[in-house]
Amino acid sequence: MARPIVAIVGRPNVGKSTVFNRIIGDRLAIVEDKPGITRDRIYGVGEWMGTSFSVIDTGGIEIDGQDQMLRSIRMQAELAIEEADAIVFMVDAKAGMTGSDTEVAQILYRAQKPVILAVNKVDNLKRQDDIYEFYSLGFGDPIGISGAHGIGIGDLLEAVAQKLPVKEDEEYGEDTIRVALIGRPNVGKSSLVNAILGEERVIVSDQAGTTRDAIDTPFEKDGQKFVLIDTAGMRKRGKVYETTEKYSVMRAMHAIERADVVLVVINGEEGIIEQDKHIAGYAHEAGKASIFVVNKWDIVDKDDKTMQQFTQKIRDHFLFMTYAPVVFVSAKTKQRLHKLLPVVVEVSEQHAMRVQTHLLNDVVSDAVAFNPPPTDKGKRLKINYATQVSVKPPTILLFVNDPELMHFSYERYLENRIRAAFRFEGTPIRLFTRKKSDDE
Ligand SMILES: Nc1nc2c(ncn2[C@@H]2O[C@H](COP(=O)(O)OP(=O)(O)OP(=O)(O)O)[C@@H](O)[C@H]2O)c(=O)[nH]1
Ligand SMILES: Nc1nc2c(ncn2[C@@H]2O[C@H](COP(=O)(O)OP(=O)(O)OP(=O)(O)O)[C@@H](O)[C@H]2O)c(=O)[nH]1
Repeated sequence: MARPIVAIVGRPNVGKSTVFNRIIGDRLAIVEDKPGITRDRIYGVGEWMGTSFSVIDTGGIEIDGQDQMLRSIRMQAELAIEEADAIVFMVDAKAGMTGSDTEVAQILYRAQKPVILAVNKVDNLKRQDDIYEFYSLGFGDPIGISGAHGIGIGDLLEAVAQKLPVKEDEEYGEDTIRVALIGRPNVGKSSLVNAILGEERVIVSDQAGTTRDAIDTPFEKDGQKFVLIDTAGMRKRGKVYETTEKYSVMRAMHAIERADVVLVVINGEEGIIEQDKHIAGYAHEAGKASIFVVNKWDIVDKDDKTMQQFTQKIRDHFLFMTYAPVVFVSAKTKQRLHKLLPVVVEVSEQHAMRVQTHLLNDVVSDAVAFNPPPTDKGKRLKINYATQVSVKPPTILLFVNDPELMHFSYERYLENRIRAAFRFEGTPIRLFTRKKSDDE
């Protein structure tokens, strides 16, 4: 199911990053345990009473030139309107209402999306009165919060969760594989789309699917239905903010949420940079199947080891995604391109794969027998039972004596053993532990 996207918008210095960090707070700690995902986050997952959503702090998108600040704010607001499902509009109780706030409000009036007005820096009760002047912005009851002190964050999340639209069901059936191409500007995403659609035996459907303003491209090859998600977004060009990282990530988030399989496109000529990691990290966290597609392979100087070396480089950079296969292609010459769709089909099957409970339990017991969990303060983890509770991504629940005793490294070990037995190629696996109650 597609996770809704919430954007935080507001002029500089109102405390967007502070509040963003609060919202994704404890989740951050879990993710940061994993090597390879950087500290400098631009999105995170927030949760309120079982509703989870992706949050992006639009702050820091900056452009040069005259009226730089104003233009940057405008751009952030427009980006949020285009890409988010709900918008948190943040203002500053200490500074009071400013012209820039009104400016942002003007843009947000046009949004056909819920806007939640958060008044930050309400650090104490005395400040509570300062929120009233913001009623005049016309977004209903302002919510007083303090990012610095962690006050009112629950109220804010509740308001967000309440106003989030229920995501409509996708219009494609289970027999259609939904594919998103993501990657930095200029890696060749549009060229790849055209190259895939131009391949032999590919039949492009006349009727493009439409979900909101996204244009998808459905097609069939050898009897298998596919749809390339949000290919229209790639054609929107020429805007100043195209090149900023937050913009590309935010565009990608949407497509990723709707996809089954994500093609993480990398420029074979330039290699891997930090930005590639942010985008791939999002696909991983969203629980999607992924494939690294190294494009522009035609212009890479290569010998018989180049492919292996590049694969190793990908493994080193994306430590958290060792499951994702690597495919080398050229959109320009169509070299090796025919190898891509079969891999898409393969990982999509693995993403949806369900393993039988008794087989899973055999694998887990063998893993435990071979390498028993370490003891922690005299107590040892005991795994009673394992079962796969869902697919896309495969999610496995382990009933244990005490979930606190499950450590990251042991979880990794179990994951590796499960993969060795069942493969789950191209897909993340989620392992959850639950305390086995006495009557179970
Ligand atoms: N008193 C008070 N200060 C806060 C609060 N939240 C943030 N601040 C301070 O406000 C300043 C700006 O905070 P940031 O989170 O960087 O603001 P921002 O909106 O992300 O700024 P940009 O990245 O420039 O858009 C920092 O000095 C914070 O310490 C709060 O709740 N109360
Ligand atoms: N040599 C070579 N050039 C390529 C290949 N694929 C794309 N290009 C070139 O790379 C440039 C960028 O390609 P696009 O397909 O526009 O890249 P994009 O990722 O869609 O770019 P944005 O829309 O900016 O995100 C163009 O000049 C393409 O002709 C390839 O396989 N080999």
